[in-house]
Amino acid sequence: MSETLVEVSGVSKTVYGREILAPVSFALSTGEGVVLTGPNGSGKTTLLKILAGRDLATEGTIEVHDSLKHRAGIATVLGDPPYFEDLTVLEHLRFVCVSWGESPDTSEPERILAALKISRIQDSFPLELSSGERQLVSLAIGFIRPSELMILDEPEQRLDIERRALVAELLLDKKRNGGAVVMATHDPQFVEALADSHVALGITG
Ligand SMILES: Nc1ncnc2c1ncn2[C@@H]1O[C@H](COP(=O)(O)OP(=O)(O)OP(=O)(O)O)[C@@H](O)[C@H]1O
Repeated sequence: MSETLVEVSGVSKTVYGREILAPVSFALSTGEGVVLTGPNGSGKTTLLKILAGRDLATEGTIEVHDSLKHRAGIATVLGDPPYFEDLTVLEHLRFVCVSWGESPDTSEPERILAALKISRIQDSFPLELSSGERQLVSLAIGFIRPSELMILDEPEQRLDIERRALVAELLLDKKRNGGAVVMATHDPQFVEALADSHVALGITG
């Protein structure tokens, strides 16, 4: 049975008198995807940061299920994560796995790299990768840790068509396994594939 994870009610943000996020409301349950769309500057990233606890709303409330109250339940892919200069892609993924309690011998890093078809870069350093490859590594880092809710900002950025389909498939898997997804995107295929609810933001100010 699905449970409500997040309830967003009338959340908005105003900075220096300018409304950068118009009031928005939606609810999200386990196994569901909410997809945010809207023109550049309509507040998608702002809303995702508020949901992730990285920014504050000016008005409105967000109720979250107890399982999300300690942040451990929430994985975010909001731009590049910080990278260690001297750790390879595989070492980053192992580091994240072990930090979340996996055995150091886990084969999860290899599995996620294969799922995204980037096994060949496992021994490269993230800061030396192409921008699309680095986007795939930041997605891999988001997918590899346990989470009940994934928050993603334009996961399609800089990805080729084949990789977009692989990412969509991993997100669908996440939902099939009871996880929830909130994502901003400009890609209609992601909306089609993943949205149980579609929230279209607009510019008012
Ligand atoms: N800290 C801030 N201070 C002032 N203005 C901000 C701040 N953060 C964001 N903005 C402004 O808020 C508006 C919404 O930004 P946001 O990044 O949320 O849009 P977006 O919908 O994600 O856009 P895009 O599709 O281009 O990624 C923009 O006009 C931006 O300049």
